Amino acid sequence: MLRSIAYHGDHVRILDQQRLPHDTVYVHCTTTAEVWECIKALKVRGAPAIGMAAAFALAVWANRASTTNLTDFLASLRRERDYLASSRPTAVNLFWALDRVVARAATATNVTEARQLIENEALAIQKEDEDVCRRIGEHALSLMNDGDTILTICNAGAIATARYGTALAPLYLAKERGIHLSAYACETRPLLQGSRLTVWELQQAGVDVTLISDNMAAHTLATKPISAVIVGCDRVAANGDTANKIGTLGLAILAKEFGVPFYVAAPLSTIDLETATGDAIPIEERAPEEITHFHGHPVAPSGTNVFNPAFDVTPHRYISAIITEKGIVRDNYQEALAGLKQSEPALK
Ligand SMILES: CSC[C@H]1O[C@H](OP(=O)(O)O)[C@H](O)[C@@H]1O
Repeated sequence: MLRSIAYHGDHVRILDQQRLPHDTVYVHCTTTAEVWECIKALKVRGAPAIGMAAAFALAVWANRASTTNLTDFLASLRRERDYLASSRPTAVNLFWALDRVVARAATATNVTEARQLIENEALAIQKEDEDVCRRIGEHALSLMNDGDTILTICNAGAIATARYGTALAPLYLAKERGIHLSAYACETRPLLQGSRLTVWELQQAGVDVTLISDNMAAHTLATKPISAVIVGCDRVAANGDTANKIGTLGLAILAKEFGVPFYVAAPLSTIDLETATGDAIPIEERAPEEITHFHGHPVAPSGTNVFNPAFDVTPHRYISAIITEKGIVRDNYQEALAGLKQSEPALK
C-alpha cells in the first residue's frame, strides 16, 4: 500500500496523484506555497490527506522559521494557516487539521517548544488517521457478506488517507481475511479519480474491480448484483447531509430507487457540527478547462459556458448509514453524530 504523504522535517514528500496510475512521482515540498499548490492542483487530494499535508506544511514551516519571539512566531503561524486554508473550501479536514496544530502550538512557552508541539501534532493526526480508517473498515465490513459487490465513486482509498482509506477500507480488510468482495468503480468525471486511482489501488491490492463511466451507474444498478453503494465524504453537516464528489447525489437517488443501501464512510474529523445542514457547505467550483479540455485537448467549442462544481450534497434522507470509526449511525443523525463527536478524542 503506497503512502501518499511522508514528513521529513525539512520537507514533505507528496505522491503526485495527478500522475497516477502510470507514473509514481513524488513532489518534495519545502514551503507552504508548494504544499498549497499540491492541494489546489489535486496532487494530494482526499479529505484526510489534504488535512495531513497542510499540518505537515506547518511543521516544515515551523522548522524553517528563524524568529525566536513566540508572539511573532504564533502570528506568522496563523498567517500560514490561513493561507493553506485557502487552497480548497469543501473538505473540512483541512481546517480541522490546521486548527488542531495551531491550537497545540498556542500552548507553548517558547518557540523551540512550539516547533516540537507542531511536529508532534501533525504526526499524531497522521497516526490517528490510519487507526480511524482501519476501524471504519471493520465497521463497514460488518455490513457486507462474502461474495458482495459494491459500487463506489471517486477515490476514498489508501492514498486519500494515511492508510486503508475510508470507503475502500472494507475491501482491503476483506482481502486480508480471504473474504471475497468485488467493486464497480465510477470513472468520476472530470478528473477521473475513479479510473486513475480507485481502479489502480484495488488492482494493486488484488481486489476484483470493474470500471464504468459515470453515466453507466443506473444501468449497472439495474442489471448487476450490487449489494451496496459506499462512498467517502468531504464534509458531513450536523444533520447528516453529506458533501462528496460530484455525482454522489445521483448515485444516492439511484440506490434508493433500486433498493440498495447507500453508505457514507466518514471519519469523525469529516463531521462538521458547526455546519447545520448541507445547504451551508461551501461547494468548490473548479476551472472550466477541467471539462472543456481532455489531456490538454479541447473537447468543447471555445468560449463554452461551464459549470464545474467539484462536489454535490446528498441529503441525509438518502443515506442508509454513516460509518464512523466509533460505530455505525443509521438514523437520527443530528443527535447521534453530536454524541459521537462529543466523545472525541478517543484514539490517543
Ligand atoms: C477519503 S475522502 C475522499 C474524498 O475526496 C474526494 O475529493 P477530491 O478528489 O476532490 O479531493 C472525494 O470527494 C472523496 O470521497
